[in-house]
Amino acid sequence: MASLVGCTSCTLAMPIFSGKFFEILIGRGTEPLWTLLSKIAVLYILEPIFTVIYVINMTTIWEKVMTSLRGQIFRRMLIQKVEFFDTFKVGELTGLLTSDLGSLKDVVSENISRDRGLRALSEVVGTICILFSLSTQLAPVLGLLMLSVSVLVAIFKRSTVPVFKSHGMALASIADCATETFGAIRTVRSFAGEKRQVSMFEKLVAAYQNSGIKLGILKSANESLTRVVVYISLLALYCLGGSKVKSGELAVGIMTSFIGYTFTLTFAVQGGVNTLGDIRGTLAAVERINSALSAIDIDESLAYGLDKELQTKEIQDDNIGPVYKNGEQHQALNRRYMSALRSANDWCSLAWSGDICLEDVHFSYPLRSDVGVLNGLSLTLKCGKITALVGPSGAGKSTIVQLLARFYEPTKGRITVAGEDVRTFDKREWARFVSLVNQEPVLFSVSVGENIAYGLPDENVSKEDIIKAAKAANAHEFIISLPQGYDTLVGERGSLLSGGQRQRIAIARAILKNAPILILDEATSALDAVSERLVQEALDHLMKNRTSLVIAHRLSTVQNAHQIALCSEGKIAELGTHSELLTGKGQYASLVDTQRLAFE
Ligand SMILES: Nc1ncnc2c1ncn2[C@@H]1O[C@H](COP(=O)(O)OP(=O)(O)OP(=O)(O)O)[C@@H](O)[C@H]1O
Repeated sequence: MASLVGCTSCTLAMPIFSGKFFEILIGRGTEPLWTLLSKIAVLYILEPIFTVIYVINMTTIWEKVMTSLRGQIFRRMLIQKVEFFDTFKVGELTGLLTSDLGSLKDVVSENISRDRGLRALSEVVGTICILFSLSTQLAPVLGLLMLSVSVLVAIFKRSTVPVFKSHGMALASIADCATETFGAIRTVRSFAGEKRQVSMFEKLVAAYQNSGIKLGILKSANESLTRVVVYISLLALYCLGGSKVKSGELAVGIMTSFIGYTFTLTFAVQGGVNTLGDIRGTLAAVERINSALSAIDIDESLAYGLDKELQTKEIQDDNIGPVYKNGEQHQALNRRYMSALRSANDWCSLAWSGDICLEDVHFSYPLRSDVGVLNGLSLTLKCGKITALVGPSGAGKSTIVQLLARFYEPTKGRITVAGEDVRTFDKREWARFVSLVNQEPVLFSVSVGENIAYGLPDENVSKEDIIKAAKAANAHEFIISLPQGYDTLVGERGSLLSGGQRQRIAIARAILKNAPILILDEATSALDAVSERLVQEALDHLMKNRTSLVIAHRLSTVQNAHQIALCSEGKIAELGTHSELLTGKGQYASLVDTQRLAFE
């Protein structure tokens, strides 16, 4: 603040000295030339010094605020309910965290940290005061100038917000298209979809270009109009001031200072107008971030678990202003949730010893709430045993997995562990006790070893434990044959490995996690015979003594399960062992027949 006052007052003092200097030069001044020269020299030294101090301080503060804000928004996105991620595209969310927050950072660092906006504002106020004290006759001319500029700013403000908004959206769409194209490059290649992607990208880039041009036109029109107003006011000033000097009503020095201040005011107003334009753009970005974050509710149990783990202090709403307007609500939810929770230790012993029961579960996806996917489904997963879930496509098998993993909660009915409703447990704790291995396991673009270590929340997993898990998953042999062994990078989503290798790493990760509940969703269906055998061996090892739910389309892979549940139209239609269900001659038996025929 001191440095802002310092550099503004130095700038404001400059025209006074220049005016006096001018008076001395033409022989009407009273101050000796050398004192005036030394004062001006001091000002020229002080001003840059103050500016440097100010910019360094403000930049540091703002960088810290931005780091915290970015982290808070990322965390806030992470704790949204799953449907949030069904609603928004990945590119859109990435755009919010990168380009939108980037524009917020730029505008503030340009206008506040680098002192353009704040200084313009303080100079406008300071200059106007000085102008009125110098000459009450000439100041009204400048009043006219200010009025015109204010009207222009108001018009500009209204006309640019939608353009700024669509410009930001267009940029987010470009990011989205690129993420989607490169993320699914194999699919694009396999459908020879390059041309389609290129034309889609070009359309988006053209839309971005159009909105950019529109924005540029609006900005430049505004700047030119402001200049016209400024020049007209200056002309009026020269005419009026000149006549007053001529008639002896005004000293030349005062007139010179007045002109000097008018220029200062002109630049300050121009800077202020630009700042306002930038701020409009930023507000559009903030609006986009806000509308994304307020679109879906946060997942309160997850939020509570994450907060507890990160040991963060309660979220300070003041820190992040309009972007995080639901902070208070979040805290209230957290408190409410906390009071209903059980301790993690209780839960751990229950999960290892009790059955998991789905009791009269009804469910509709939030984005399609009118379609009932599960309609009063009841099923018991016996502790330490394998339950296979089979049934026609669309019957609701994967939905059951999503409910067991607590990505969603049942709309009616409940899921219990040893009789306890799972909703009374912190979701982060629950996640530790459920291992999920599906058809396309996602690996992160780090090393093989780090991917396996992801199974444990602890950041310092020992190399021995990783190797032990890899051996149990039949993965050790192929890992050590990789160029850098466990340190080999797997590429984005594991693209540098084969499907079977990815699957075995995912199994090693699950083995390391050692969760009491295991869910395998079509875990071997995408593999060839050799990989399948290796993966199946690893899975058999993993399933031992765990409460396991196996979803499979190929019924031959689940006939040894302790029980088989046939899911149809959102309910369990048949339940029993393979031979019991065959004897029953129901839907399961006909499914088996159909598959047998297909192989004959
Ligand atoms: N995120 C979602 N939002 C809305 N509806 C969904 C969502 N995911 C699945 N559905 C719908 O829920 C129904 C059940 O889907 P689910 O994936 O559970 O079936 P499934 O038995 O696993 O099928 P498959 O064997 O083909 O994988 C389907 O009609 C599907 O369209």
